[in-house]
Amino acid sequence: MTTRTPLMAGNWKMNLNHLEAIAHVQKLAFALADKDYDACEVAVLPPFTDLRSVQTLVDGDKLKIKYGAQDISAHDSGAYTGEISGAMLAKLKCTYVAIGHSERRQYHAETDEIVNAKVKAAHKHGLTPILCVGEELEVREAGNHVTHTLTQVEGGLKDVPAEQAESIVIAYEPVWAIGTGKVCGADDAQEVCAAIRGKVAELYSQEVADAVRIQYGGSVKSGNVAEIMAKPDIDGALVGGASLDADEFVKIVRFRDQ
Ligand SMILES: O=C(CO)COP(=O)(O)O
Repeated sequence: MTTRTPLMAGNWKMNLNHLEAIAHVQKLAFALADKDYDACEVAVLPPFTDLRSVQTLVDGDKLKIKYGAQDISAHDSGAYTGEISGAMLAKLKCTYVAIGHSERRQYHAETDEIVNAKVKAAHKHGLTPILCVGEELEVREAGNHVTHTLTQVEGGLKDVPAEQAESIVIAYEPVWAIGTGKVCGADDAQEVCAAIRGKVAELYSQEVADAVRIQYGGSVKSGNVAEIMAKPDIDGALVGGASLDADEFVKIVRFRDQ
């Protein structure tokens, strides 16, 4: 079986300006600088306006922290006011891009078709998508959370070839657990993450399913991360609020030390 390196990623959402971003990444780098702390891959997803500053810092100090964007345009270039292309993100040496976050689905009407086009745009420019999926509260209460989430996985990966799918990261983020303090129980999160891996195996192969990293996101904190990470199909966390506090995010990254 493939060994999957956990990916701990901080989704800053619309927080921290470029000056705050520099201070924050410096703090993370300092706190994670002990010799080869590579039990986890660590990434930050700052707002677009911070990316150049983060790139300069990471490049200049040869930091191991990776970074990426919170969204990408489905288009390559042209008359799309306000959009940021994959080529632009690649030029800033982004590794990751979050796609289909529930806040984009909810506030920007992103459908599975749009999400799928963005996944393809990311691949085209050598970026690794973090494909975000997850159900709203009503869907969970109706017991349809697995079906709902798998439909989003299938939609997001439509016509994505196996060699691209195996490097993808899928983040299971139940909408009702985001920013609410209501963490999804570790067993409940594992149920959906295992089903996602099963779906990837069905769409591609067991080999691809074993390679794909699946994160959990939704009110992850230093106090609950170890329990979540102990689950066999959970390969990391996508952290919102708690990633804005550098000390807390470092504790999350060092979940094994707790
Ligand atoms: O949406 C999230 C990460 O993408 C999770 O946010 P919180 O960690 O603030 O619940």
